[in-house]
Amino acid sequence: MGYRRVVVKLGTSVLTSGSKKLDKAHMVELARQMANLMKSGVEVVLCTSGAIAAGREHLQYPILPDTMAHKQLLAAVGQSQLILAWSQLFSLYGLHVGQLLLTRADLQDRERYLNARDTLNALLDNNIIPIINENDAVATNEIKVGDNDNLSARAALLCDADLLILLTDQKGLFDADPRTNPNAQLIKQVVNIDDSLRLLAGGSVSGLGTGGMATKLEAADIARRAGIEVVIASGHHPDVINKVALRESVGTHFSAIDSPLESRKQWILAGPASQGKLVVDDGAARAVVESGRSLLSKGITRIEGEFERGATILIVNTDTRVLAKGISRYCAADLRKISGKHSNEIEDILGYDYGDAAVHRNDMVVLENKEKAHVS
Ligand SMILES: Nc1ncnc2c1ncn2[C@@H]1O[C@H](COP(=O)(O)OP(=O)(O)O)[C@@H](O)[C@H]1O
Ligand SMILES: N[C@@H](CCC(=O)OP(=O)(O)O)C(=O)O
Repeated sequence: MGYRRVVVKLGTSVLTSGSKKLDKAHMVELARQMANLMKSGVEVVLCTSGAIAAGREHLQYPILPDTMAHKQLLAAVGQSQLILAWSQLFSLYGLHVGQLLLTRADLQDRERYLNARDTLNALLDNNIIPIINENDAVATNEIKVGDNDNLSARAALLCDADLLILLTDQKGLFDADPRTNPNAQLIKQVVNIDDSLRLLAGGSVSGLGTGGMATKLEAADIARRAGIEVVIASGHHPDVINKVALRESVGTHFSAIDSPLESRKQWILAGPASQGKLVVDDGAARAVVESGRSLLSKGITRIEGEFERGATILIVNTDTRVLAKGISRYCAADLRKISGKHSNEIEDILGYDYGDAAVHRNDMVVLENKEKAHVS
């Protein structure tokens, strides 16, 4: 069956073709491919990087202090150039574009998340290509998603896409960074993402991109848990977008998991940043990961961070391995009072009781995989 809605993420490495300026000749080719896909009835959302590179180019490579404010200056100048370029290029194919600049805060709050979703749907319903980037000009480190791989995965969840294509300067995910290891082999198919796979994915060394393969794997993991297939491929492979959409074997394909998360759990996974950690003992770890149970106060051994009731937290085991992400029913201060205690003692200790679970299984996404990795 064909794909219905596709998010295409273009890294700086693709948009500049490894140079210091936007490669407009290549951008027009990518716009052609996306327009072609739209014409064939597949809806396309573009997540574009390149604002900072475009800002540098437009200001003719100024020597600026390496501060947040100056990066934001470059992004502010560059984003307008970038969207202007995309708008002109898509207009060659008779298509309009609409710009969405997002920060983590827009995804964190469920209402704002749903508003952004409505805008995306409205644009697509009207045959307008949504173009997404992080709102770098106003986002500080604390409120940033931080890289467009993760942002594109969140966009894919937001618009209920069925395919996420991450285009970069390599043919896909290799078993080592091909820049430093000439014998590195392309991994064509991934059915599970685990620590052994994460070890293969390095950062960005080109000085152009943010995050390298490590953030692409994070993005792939988020998307596939929501039932979205992911392909990492080269943005310079001929007709790559259409080939991937036609399920031709290009790059690295990540299967979606069979039983995707329901919408609220997708939001827990992709929206809010975690504000603290609950360290749990082995019994609780098994209950959460293997049996899909709620986390009870009894199994919590330590609470890290200060947070309110309703905050998003990570559940980690004693080796600090992340097991799950969820919403805490109690604030950090009260959790410290009831950790290690039986549920039936909670009311006596706190004088109130929000139920047995510190994190209810309905408010939790288990991240630790039970299956073994399988790559081929
Ligand atoms: N296992 C790997 N396979 C392929 N590329 C890798 C791997 N580990 C690290 N990389 C690096 O990831 C880079 C691509 O990511 P990045 O520089 O962030 O580009 P983009 O701008 O496309 O996001 C490659 O140029 C490569 O050096
Ligand atoms: N938002 C930034 C890009 C951040 C980013 O993740 O870059 P990349 O790794 O090239 O996809 C920009 O527009 O310059």
